[in-house]
Amino acid sequence: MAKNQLSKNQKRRMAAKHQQRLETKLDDNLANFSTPRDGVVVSRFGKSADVEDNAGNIYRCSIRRTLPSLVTGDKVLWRESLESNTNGIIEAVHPRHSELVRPDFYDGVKPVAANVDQIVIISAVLPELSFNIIDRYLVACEATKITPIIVLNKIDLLDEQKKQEIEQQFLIYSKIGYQVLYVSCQSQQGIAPLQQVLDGKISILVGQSGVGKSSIINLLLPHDQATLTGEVSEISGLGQHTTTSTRLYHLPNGGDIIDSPGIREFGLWHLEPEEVIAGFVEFDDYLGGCQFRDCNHLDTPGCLLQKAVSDGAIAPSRLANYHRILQSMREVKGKTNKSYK
Ligand SMILES: Nc1nc2c(ncn2[C@@H]2O[C@H](COP(=O)(O)OP(=O)(O)OP(=O)(O)O)[C@@H](O)[C@H]2O)c(=O)[nH]1
Ligand SMILES: [Zn+2]
Repeated sequence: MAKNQLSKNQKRRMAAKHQQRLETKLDDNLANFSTPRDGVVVSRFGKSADVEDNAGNIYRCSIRRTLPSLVTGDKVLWRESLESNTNGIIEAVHPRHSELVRPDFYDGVKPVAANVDQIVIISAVLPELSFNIIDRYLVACEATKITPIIVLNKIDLLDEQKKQEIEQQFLIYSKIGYQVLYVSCQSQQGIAPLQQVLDGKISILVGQSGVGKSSIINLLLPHDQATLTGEVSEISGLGQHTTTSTRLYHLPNGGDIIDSPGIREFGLWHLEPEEVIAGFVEFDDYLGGCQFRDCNHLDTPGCLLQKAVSDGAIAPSRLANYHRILQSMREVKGKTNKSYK
């Protein structure tokens, strides 16, 4: 065991030394690089990243050892190689205003995208409309403090009566302050208002498999970008496939979409119970007011949340989904039935 550990450390030291040698070489050769300028990481591939400059040119850049967690969306200072006009080196990263993470088996959480302004939660009646899943996404969004936008796709599949019924259900969300949009990739209904919401912002689309994320992205992006993606991932030669890498695309009217297959169905198991309840924004007014401090908001007497449900101030489905999410987290973590505030 100890022997193993030692050899692991040795390996790590050797790798670090190797990187240091490379960087020293780089420093010696800085004459071969331009002065630093601003850029955005549009994609990250292992030890290198694609950086876009202000003119829209893309450079494959190596990354300084001091910047290990660089991700798509990071704003960086980089130098262009004067020997090849498609390469460069990233020198520094600007502070992030937001960070999207996904649970990682080894590190707890791992950043996948930076500087995202809004998370677009896509749902659809086909394969299945689930408000529990929407609530799970909302909890994850609230934990990142990135604004969620709720989108119901495939409204072409609804007749007038069904549409009204569903709009009624979605009122729960507009009442508590979320923006809800109805769209169809098939009929293109609602696509223009969606575009307006995305204009000038950096957005990321999440949702279950089959709800239409790729269809929406394809509708929103100019055609040349979709083809460009294929080319870039092919020439990278790093075994990266477009469907597994996180990539930033430009919208025609300004703003970007980050497509991240790794985050499309992001999980919650890295969150604490306190973060789950904080993800139900309309509960906030009542928290701390229950008769018992350790109220489980389920069957404890004098519960303000349950009272709010019976008074019609909180939707019953939201309190039920809160409990379902906690329950599923307990199952995943194998936790015992401790009381959650
Ligand atoms: N009727 C109808 N079908 C749609 C609409 N949008 C997408 N679809 C269909 O739904 C299916 C799934 O769409 P995708 O865009 O691949 O869904 P996705 O969310 O990207 O799925 P994953 O890649 O598995 O995550 C495809 O057969 C689409 O043609 C829509 O507005 N109306
Ligand atoms: Zn309570």
